[in-house]
Parts: sequence; C-alpha cells; structure tokens
Amino acid sequence: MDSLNYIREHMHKTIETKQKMLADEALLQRLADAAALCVKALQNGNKVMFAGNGGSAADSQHLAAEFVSRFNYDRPGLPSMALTTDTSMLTAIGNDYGFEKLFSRQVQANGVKGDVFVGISTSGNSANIIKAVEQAKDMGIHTIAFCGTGGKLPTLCDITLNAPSDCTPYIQETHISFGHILCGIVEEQMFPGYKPR
Ligand SMILES: O=C(CO)[C@@H](O)[C@H](O)[C@H](O)[C@H](O)COP(=O)(O)O
Ligand SMILES: [Zn+2]
Repeated sequence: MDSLNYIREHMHKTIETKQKMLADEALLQRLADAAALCVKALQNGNKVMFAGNGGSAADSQHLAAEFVSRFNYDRPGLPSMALTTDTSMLTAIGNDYGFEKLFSRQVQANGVKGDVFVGISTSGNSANIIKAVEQAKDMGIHTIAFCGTGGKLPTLCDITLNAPSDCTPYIQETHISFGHILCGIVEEQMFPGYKPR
C-alpha cells in the first residue's frame, strides 16, 4: 500500500472507531460514571492511579500529568500517579517478584481504600494489569478498565470503558479520548468557578 492510501485507511478506521464510541450510549454513560467516581474519590481526599504497558504506559503518564498539572483550567493540582515511571521500583519489583507483580505491588504499597485504579490494556489480557485490578479490589480501591473488545479485564472492573475495536492502535487512540474526556469532566466539576485557560 502506498503512503497516502495507508494514511487514508488509518484515518477511516480511527474515525470509524470514534463513531462507534459516539453511537454507544451505554459506553458514554459509563464514561460519565467513571468521571463521577473520580470526582467523588478526589473530593474525599483520595487519588487516581494509572497503569499500562508500552503505549498504555505512556497514556498512564500523560493522564496522571493532566490531573497533577492541569488540563484546561488553571487550578490546584489533583492527586494522581502513574505506576509506570520509577525505574528503580519497576526493576526491583520485576527482578525480585516478577513482571506480573509490577503494578499490584505498587497498588498494595501506595494505594488506600477509596482510591481509583485505572488499568489500561488493549488486549485486556496483560497479567500485570489483571493482578493490579485484583489487588485493588481486595483493598476497596475502585477499578476502571480502559480496554478493547477482548480479554479478561472487561469482566473484572467496576467500570469498563471498552473501545469498540479489536485493533491495538485504534483502541489506543480511543483510550486517550476516554482519558481526556475524564480529565475534562473532573476538572469542570471540581472547579466550577475556574475559567478555561
Ligand atoms: O503501543 C503499542 C502498540 O501500538 C505497544 O507498545 C503496546 O502498548 C505493547 O505491545 C503492550 O505491551 C500491549 O499490552 P496490552 O495493551 O495488550 O496490555
Ligand atoms: Zn502505540
């Protein structure tokens, strides 16, 4: 396929995934519910944790940064962390306990009841995300999945945001929309007197 056709095909497929998302009222409601869950947790002094592998690790960092720094409003930072950033922790846990424990160990150590854990996985099958969700549930931490149409993760979490695609890049491109929408609603609801920058 030549480059221009590649671009056209990619754009058609990513738009098609977003259109399917927009047409899925139940999914939109779950996204609103996820934002409400985060608002409630943050108002109670809890935090939002994110984790994922590869591109989803980058999404985790991106979204935690939106909470702690800012999204649209100049406002106080909101407590959030990506469990994907500290190479000493990641290598120690990976080396000593195994890659599958990468995030569950951090949830156990740094999470508290009432927090929110957002697990991001396009396959829905990454063992380190599944174990982190199980750990979070054991501790009374709310769980949100950013996933696709497959895997075990969609059946495990309190709220499942499943991008309507089975193809990793289109799922990832929808996940960052989920995350931006989540941040935008949280910011608007927590800081009603603030103005967009
Ligand atoms: O970004 C990409 C592909 O677009 C990759 O880095 C991808 O995130 C990695 O293969 C991940 O390990 C996939 O894990 P998961 O989304 O299935 O949990
Ligand atoms: Zn990617």
